[in-house]
Amino acid sequence: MELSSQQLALKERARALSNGLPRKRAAEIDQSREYPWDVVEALKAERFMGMTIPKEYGGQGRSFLDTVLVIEEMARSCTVSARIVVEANMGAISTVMAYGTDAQRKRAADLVLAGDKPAICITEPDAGSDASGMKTRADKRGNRYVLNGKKHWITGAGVSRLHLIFARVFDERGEELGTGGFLAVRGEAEGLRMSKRETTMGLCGMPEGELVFEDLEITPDMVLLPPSGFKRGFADLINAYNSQRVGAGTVAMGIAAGALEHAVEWAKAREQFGRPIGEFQGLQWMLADMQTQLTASRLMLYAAASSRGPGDSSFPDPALAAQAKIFASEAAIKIVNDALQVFGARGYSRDFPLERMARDVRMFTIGGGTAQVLRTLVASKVLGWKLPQTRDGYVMSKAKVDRD
Ligand SMILES: CC(C)(COP(=O)(O)OP(=O)(O)OC[C@H]1O[C@@H](n2cnc3c(N)ncnc32)[C@H](O)[C@@H]1OP(=O)(O)O)[C@@H](O)C(=O)NCCC(=O)NCCSC(=O)CCS(=O)O
Ligand SMILES: Cc1cc2nc3c(=O)[nH]c(=O)nc-3n(C[C@H](O)[C@H](O)[C@H](O)COP(=O)(O)OP(=O)(O)OC[C@H]3O[C@@H](n4cnc5c(N)ncnc54)[C@H](O)[C@@H]3O)c2cc1C
Repeated sequence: MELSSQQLALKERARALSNGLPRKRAAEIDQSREYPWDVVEALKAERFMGMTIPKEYGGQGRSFLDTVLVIEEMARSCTVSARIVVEANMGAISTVMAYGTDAQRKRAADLVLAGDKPAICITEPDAGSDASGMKTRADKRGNRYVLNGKKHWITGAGVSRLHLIFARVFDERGEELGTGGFLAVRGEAEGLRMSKRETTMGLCGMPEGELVFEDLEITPDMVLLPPSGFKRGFADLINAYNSQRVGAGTVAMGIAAGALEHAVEWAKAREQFGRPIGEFQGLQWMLADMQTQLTASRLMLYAAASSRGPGDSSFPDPALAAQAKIFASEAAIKIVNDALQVFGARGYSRDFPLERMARDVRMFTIGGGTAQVLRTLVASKVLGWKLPQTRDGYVMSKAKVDRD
């Protein structure tokens, strides 16, 4: 895919930043497990926070493809920095820009442009892949909603200010209306509490946490009404989430691009048997496979970022987003692992970046919809069938037989 001269310039600017502070700080961020506020300032200064926000709200009205170009460059050096760019341009903020009222857009834009990376709160302890089985409820009381429930593995818990919370909606008689999005700002909303920081394998400077909602009151101005109403609210909200799936796939691809660069450099510099190890065909073919997988991932992600779903969707096509994320996340795990192999024992050392990259890249077949669940979405499209996963399987059927 041809990039315009403006896009090439944007990529160049992102690369220059990525090679500076994020590259210098990546290992420290990993070791300290502290959110990198200095990197946020640098991203803000380059206007990479809130790029997709329309101009009338102070943003640049940039496309998801533009965002992907910046994410890839950041991820080459520092995965946490790249994930900040994802969430400051896709996910929750793009949902508010598409579905929010004028006042909600202004509020969200002001927060992100000031350096906030919003949090998207979908997953619960008993509702991961089965996200529509969530239990968090929003009960209508007069003109307000009262939220009670728990989410976990929320990226940015404790540092994000703006939260987009998915919850089941009930009217005053306790009748279920569907699913809604509810906005809450940490520091202003009483009843929003972080109860635990998750212990994580990688991406250590980005807190993942458990959030508890205890009678969290949402005023009418903070209710994000999905365009088709609460009844089809889940479908609208998860449709908006397709943007972040492309973003997550791009972080994985960017890590792989960075790892391959390190591997190529090392293959030329390291000598064994009196010559650079890059002269051995065993490694040459590995490098060729790594590059091939990387190119395919990049093309799929660019295509998904440029696509639009059915109807007047302003979000990437669900099946293209899913395919790109499946392919890029699985390829990236392999590419990074092979890059680590090229480094020999040094690849396994904490003094070199490959070990950190191998831990960081692992999440992307899990977060944002697992590679298995996304395959079901793709299969549904291929077959032209709905493929409901909530049905009596072997375990439940057997329990029924045993009971009867
Ligand atoms: C969607 C699922 C939760 C499965 O749900 P169900 O089996 O209960 O329902 P479905 O019938 O499949 O879907 C309901 C409804 O939504 C529409 N839908 C589903 N997926 C999409 C999509 N991607 N884009 C657009 N529309 C979608 C579907 O067509 C149905 O509509 P109709 O009723 O037919 O009109 C499950 O498949 C799923 O996606 N699970 C993963 C949950 C997930 O991705 N969580 C992410 C949490 S945030 C995160 O992890 C951040 C990490 S990051 O890296 O930043
Ligand atoms: C680093 C990280 C960041 C995250 N950030 C966020 C965030 O910001 N906000 C948020 O809401 N969530 C977030 N998540 C949660 C993430 O979305 C969930 O972990 C993911 O959706 C899977 O849910 P689960 O972990 O409960 O796994 P489960 O759903 O319990 O799945 C366990 C295993 O079963 C498989 N499986 C489940 N159902 C099926 C099926 N129908 N067919 C085939 N296989 C199936 C899965 O693929 C997986 O291998 C994050 C997760 C991680 C790791």
